[in-house]
Amino acid sequence: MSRDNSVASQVMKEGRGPGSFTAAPCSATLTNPPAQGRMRLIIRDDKATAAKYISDYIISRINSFAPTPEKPFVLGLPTGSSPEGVYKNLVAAHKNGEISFRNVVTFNMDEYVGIPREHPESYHSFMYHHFFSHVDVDPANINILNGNAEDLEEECIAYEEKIKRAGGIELFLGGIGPDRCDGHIAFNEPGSSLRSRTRVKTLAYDTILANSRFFGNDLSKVPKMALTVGVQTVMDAREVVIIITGPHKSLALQRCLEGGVNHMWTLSALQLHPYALIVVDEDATLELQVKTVKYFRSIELVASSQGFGQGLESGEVVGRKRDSVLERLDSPTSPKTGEGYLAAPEGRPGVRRAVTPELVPDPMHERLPEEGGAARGLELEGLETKEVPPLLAMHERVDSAQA
Ligand SMILES: N[C@@H]1[C@@H](O)[C@H](O)[C@@H](COP(=O)(O)O)O[C@@H]1O
Repeated sequence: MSRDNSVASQVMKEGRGPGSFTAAPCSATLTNPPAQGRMRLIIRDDKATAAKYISDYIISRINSFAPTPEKPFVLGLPTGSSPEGVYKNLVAAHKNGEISFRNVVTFNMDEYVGIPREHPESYHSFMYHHFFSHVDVDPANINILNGNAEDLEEECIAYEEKIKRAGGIELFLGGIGPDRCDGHIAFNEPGSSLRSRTRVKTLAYDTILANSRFFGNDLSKVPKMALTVGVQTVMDAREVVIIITGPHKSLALQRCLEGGVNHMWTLSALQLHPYALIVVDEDATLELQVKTVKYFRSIELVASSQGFGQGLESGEVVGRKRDSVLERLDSPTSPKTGEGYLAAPEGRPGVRRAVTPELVPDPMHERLPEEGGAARGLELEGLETKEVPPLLAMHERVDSAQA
C-alpha cells in the first residue's frame, strides 16, 4: 500500500486533519488494534535517531489531534541536551510545512529561582533559543514557571491551576537529568514524593555542583532553588514521552524500568502510567537485561509487522475515544513475506532486524535433568547422582533427632 492511499492521507484529504500540512514522516493510519496500557520502550541506534523518532511521533500526535483555538494540543516540555535534537527536528519540520504550533499550548517543566529570564542559562532562554523563536507558537500559549515571582508558592499553585484550566497536558516530553544519573524527572530529585505537584525545590548539592559548569564554575552564581512540576503533575498527563540517551544514563534506565517504583528514582513512577513511552539509544540499554531489550524489541517488531503502531499518534481524539483506535502503518511487508526479516514500514524510523527468537524460556522442569542424568539431550557427564533424602517437616525432624 502506498503512503498516498493510507487512511492518514485520506484523513488529511477529507479535511479531518490540518489540510495545509504534509503528513509527518511517520504519520499513522487507523484501524482497530487493542488499547494500550503498558510501558513502551523504543530502542534506536543513536541519539539522533532516537530524537527523530520522538519528533516524528510528536508531529504525528499533534497533526492527528488537529488542534484548534477551542481545542488546543497541550504539550509539556523539558530543557536539556537530550531534547535539543527533538527541538531541532520540530523546527525543521515546521519550516517544511509539516507541523504548526499555532494551536499548541506549552507548559515547561521547570525553571531556576532567582536568575533573570534573559540569563543565558535560564530555561526561558533555552526554550526561546532552541524552539519558541523558530516556530509559530503563540507567545500567549507559552507557559514557563516564573522563578522571580514575588510569591513562589503562589506561582506554583497558579501553574497547576493553569494546566487544569487548559484541559490537562496531552503529552509531556521529558528527559532525565545527567546529574548523578539518578533518574529524576524535571527537578524531582531522589526522595521527591511520587505524588508531588508543582513546588519550590531546594537543589541537591551535587546538582548545584554539576550546574556550576554553566555558570563559569562559580558556585556562588549557581541557583540553589528551582520551581518544578511534581511527579504527579507529569503522571497526570495523558501520555508521557521520555528521551534517555548515553551510557551514563543506563543505570537510571535500568532502575526505572526493571526495578520497582521507588522515590529514589523518580522516573520509575512511570511504571504506573498507562501511556508511557521511553525512547533510548543503544548505549542507554547497557545495564538492561538482554531479555528486557529483546522483549521490547519484539513488541515493536510484532506491532509493526501487524501494521500497528504502539502509540497514540493517531486515533479519534474528540470525545477521548482514542484508546480503541490506533494506527495502521503502510507496511510494505508482512510476516508472511518477511522471510525471517520484518522491515520497518516505509517512512517509519527503524532498521531491518532479524526476527527475535523465542523469548520465553522453557519451563524449569523441562530444563532439569531427567532420570538417568540427561537434560534434554545434554548428558551431565562426570556428575554423580545422589539419593536426595525426602524433605521432612519440622516436627518430623525433631522426632527423628530424638529417636
Ligand atoms: N531539571 C532538568 C530537566 O528539566 C531536564 O529535562 C533534564 C534534561 O537532562 P539531559 O540534558 O541530560 O537530557 O535536566 C535537568 O534534570
